[in-house]
Amino acid sequence: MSNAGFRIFKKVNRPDKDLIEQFKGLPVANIADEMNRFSCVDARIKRVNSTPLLGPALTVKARIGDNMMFHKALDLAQPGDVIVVDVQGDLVNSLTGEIMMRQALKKGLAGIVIDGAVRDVEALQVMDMAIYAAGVTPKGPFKDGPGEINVPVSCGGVVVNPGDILVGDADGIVVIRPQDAPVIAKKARAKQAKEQDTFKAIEAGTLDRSMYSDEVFLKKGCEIIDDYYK
Ligand SMILES: O=C([O-])CC(=O)C(=O)O
Ligand SMILES: [Mg+2]
Repeated sequence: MSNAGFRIFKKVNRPDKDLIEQFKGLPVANIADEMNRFSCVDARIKRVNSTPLLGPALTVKARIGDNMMFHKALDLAQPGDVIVVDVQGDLVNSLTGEIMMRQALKKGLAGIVIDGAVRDVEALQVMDMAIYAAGVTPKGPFKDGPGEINVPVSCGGVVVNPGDILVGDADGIVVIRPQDAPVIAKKARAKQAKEQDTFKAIEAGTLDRSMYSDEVFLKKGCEIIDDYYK
């Protein structure tokens, strides 16, 4: 363990499948709200296709422009894993493309998240495996290393530890520590149900808007003027 920057930890402490499944179908926004609006990968990282993302992280810290460690991670990954690649947001070289992603799909991985670029994007767009990236460029990667596998990484401004649960939809991705997951899943499920009630109240015209009454604004010191802006 003395070669920081060029080392591979082969083992990942993956959470139980039952725990991961508790997040299935939950909107990422509802989950993030129940994490006090933290822990979301930033908006630079967008989905390449519409396959939902759900699974435990296998992490890669890649050298900029180099995907040797990412290739090794493909071999270490197990079905259902999400490979998270930290390449510090670099968009000069793509770190993956159709050949690698076909291998990931064949292995039954749940998805790939790259804080960096991809290529062969038309093939990735129709793949039945979640892929998220910060950009697209045809300029390919080198394969020399160094880098690390299964250490904490940074992805879209969020720390991702090996084994953390990633949930992604059209809005983006949220990262959950497994020890926090049971409570968050329960709260997010309740939040989702509450939003359904809100939608019904909107349709019925019965939604309570009293928290936006003039009185509330006046109490905050807001000036309310019954005239045109001149
Ligand atoms: O050359 C690479 O390693 C990336 C790539 O385009 C592919 O996997 O198809
Ligand atoms: Mg390619």
